[in-house]
Amino acid sequence: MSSGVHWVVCWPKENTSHALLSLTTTTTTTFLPRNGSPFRRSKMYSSSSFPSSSSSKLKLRLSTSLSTGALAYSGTVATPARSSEEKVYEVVLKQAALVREHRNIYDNNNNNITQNQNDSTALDFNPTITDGTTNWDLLNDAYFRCGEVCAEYAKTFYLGTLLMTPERRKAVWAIYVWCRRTDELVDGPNAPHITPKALDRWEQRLTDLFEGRPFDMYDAALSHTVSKYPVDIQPFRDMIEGMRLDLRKPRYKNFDELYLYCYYVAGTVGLMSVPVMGIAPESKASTESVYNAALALGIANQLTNILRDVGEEASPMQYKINVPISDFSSWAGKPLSNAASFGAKLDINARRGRIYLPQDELAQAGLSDEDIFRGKVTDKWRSFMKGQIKRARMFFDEAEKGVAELNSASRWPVWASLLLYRKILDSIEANDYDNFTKRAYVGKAKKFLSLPVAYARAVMRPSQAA
Ligand SMILES: CC(C)=CCC/C(C)=C/CC/C(C)=C/CC/C(C)=C/COP(=O)(O)OP(=O)(O)O
Repeated sequence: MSSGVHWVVCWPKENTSHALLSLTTTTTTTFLPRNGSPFRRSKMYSSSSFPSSSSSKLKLRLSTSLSTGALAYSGTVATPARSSEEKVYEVVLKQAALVREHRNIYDNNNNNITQNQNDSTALDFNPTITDGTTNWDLLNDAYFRCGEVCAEYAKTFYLGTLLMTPERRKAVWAIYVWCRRTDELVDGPNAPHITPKALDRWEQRLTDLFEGRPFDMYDAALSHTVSKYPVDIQPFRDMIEGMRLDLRKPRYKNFDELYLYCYYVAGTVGLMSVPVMGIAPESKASTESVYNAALALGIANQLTNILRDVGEEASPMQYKINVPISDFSSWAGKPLSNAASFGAKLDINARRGRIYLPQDELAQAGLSDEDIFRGKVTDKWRSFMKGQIKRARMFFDEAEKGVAELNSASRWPVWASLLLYRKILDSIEANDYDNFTKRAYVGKAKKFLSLPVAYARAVMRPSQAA
């Protein structure tokens, strides 16, 4: 990693005398519980069907064993001491509590918070200039660059962000860029050189930016975002943990292990996004149920990704990446001059040989790693894939329940991306489950057609029942 000078930025959380940017919010610090109760029960998960205990029906349902149709954690199967779902659910509760506190501030101190019915998340943000110069330009430039990267790497996603309010859009870009850079560490051209130590350094940088000491302009944008929205560091740390896992773990014994991996690399994105996307002020759903839906969307997307890329991940093959050829530091350490720098395409010989599918389920289906390396679509494979697709769809179903609870301006892009990603599963089916030699994708026409469908769903109001 390159050595360099940190951007010295002072956010409300941090106070340094040599601040380049000094910003304050008008937030008060009183945290009052809503209705004196730690959780509001949602319509989606009533207290009887969604106990706070980690062995909820929701979890049991999502853990449905594919081969037998029986629940994975039924009485006849030994229950692991603490399943991945339980561990992840603790994070969900923690994140939900943070946002709930934030909503309470909004509710209880609305004299000090932006009076914007469409925005129950963002705090009013009035910069106090302490060094005699405005630093908005620098910050705006940082956000603008994040937007460029986003547009370059994830065009559809970028278009979706244009439907959001300008403030939220910028925050989403900043989060996206950090996730992308993190992913590049283990998936980019420098992946062979990335050691656990490098990931430790990346995590230190993360801590620094959360404490108002960003290293470069992309970090500065995120540093600003996390000072403005109730975004917690934990999902970011967990994503880095996912990269550590990717470095050392080529196989997943069972779905429990895979679930944890999916949480690390994608469920975390859902948790990072909710505070920025915002929960509709009129929503009566519990904050944790919205977080659960966001987590489910990340998991669903990742499972879909895994199913789409089975052949690609398993075989050592040529694949295209969109990163600069220069060393890691030029991407993860320093700002690049323009978005074109990210567009350089190169083919490299990937070291892959990865199989993310649960080994026990493969064995139950009479399949082995060799079958995957051989890449032949057999009836056994089709039947195995049907089960995997079914599970991914269950996570999409779970996610769908939460979208209506999001802030109105965020619903359309989330619906659009959900519907589009979900269609990849249809495409795998249309390819007769050949995900060894064919890449499932959603064509432009279908993409275009899903936009009005997404819009129609987005205008649905959040749940009103208490
Ligand atoms: C549902 C509710 C309440 C909120 C939405 C919360 C959000 C935005 C969740 C989305 C989480 C997400 C986008 C996770 C990333 C998942 C993923 C597998 C992305 C794939 O990234 P690439 O590898 O770039 O994909 P492609 O290869 O398809 O381009």
